[in-house]
Amino acid sequence: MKYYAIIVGGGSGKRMQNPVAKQFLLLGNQPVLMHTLSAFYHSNFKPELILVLHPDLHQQWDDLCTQYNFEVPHLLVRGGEQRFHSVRNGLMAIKGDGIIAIHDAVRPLVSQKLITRTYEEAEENGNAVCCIKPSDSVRRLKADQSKIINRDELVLVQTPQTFEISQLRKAYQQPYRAKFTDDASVVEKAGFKINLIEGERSNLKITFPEDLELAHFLLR
Ligand SMILES: Nc1ccn([C@@H]2O[C@H](COP(=O)(O)OP(=O)(O)OP(=O)(O)O)[C@@H](O)[C@H]2O)c(=O)n1
Ligand SMILES: C[C@](O)(CO)[C@H](O)COP(=O)(O)O
Repeated sequence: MKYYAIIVGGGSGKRMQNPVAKQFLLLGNQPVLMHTLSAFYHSNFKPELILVLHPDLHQQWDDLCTQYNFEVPHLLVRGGEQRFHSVRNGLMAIKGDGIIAIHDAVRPLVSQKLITRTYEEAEENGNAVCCIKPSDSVRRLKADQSKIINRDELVLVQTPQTFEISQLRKAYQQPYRAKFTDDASVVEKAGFKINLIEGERSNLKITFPEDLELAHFLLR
């Protein structure tokens, strides 16, 4: 079996409000994205790595790789308008069959254990999507009111989201919809059942400035 990982870093990181792309910000001794790529590179499954970045960032990435002597092999692909288009561009770079993990560039703290489990589960069940239970109470907003929701019926979805390539190829032939905020939503719409597995609270997505501070703390 052949294994792949598409690391999506094609976003612009508006919520981070930093002139430096958030995937390039320093976390410990190297940029966030180098932690993410290294995590997959060191996995037992030895996936082939495809990195998706906005074309405006390709030169800066090459420069960073030189500056940090970063030698993890990867294929660099152009990002698209939405995350959906970035994943689709990454997918188009893969020709054969196998299992693909799709992972946000800005989730650098993903553990080896979780990466292993998503590949194993996807190989057994067709796909594996990580999630955690909410620990806060949750309310639905409607006009000027809000109503409590039963949080036992909710999960918070993370990446990696890992699939047999055939599922992903079929799913990503669909036209883009605004509600396709992750890969599970695209694959589900194509008619496949989503297999949830337990994610990790430390597998945070660096979205706001506070997330990077927390990641620094968790890295120690
Ligand atoms: N056109 C896009 C948009 C997002 N992503 C990637 O999808 C992941 C999750 O997205 P998010 O955290 O929202 O990143 P941004 O879109 O960069 O952030 P923001 O929404 O704050 O602009 C990130 O690794 C991001 O780079 C991508 O590959 N291509
Ligand atoms: C893919 C994702 O990280 C799963 O939680 C999430 O949907 C990305 O959302 P964003 O709005 O692009 O950050």
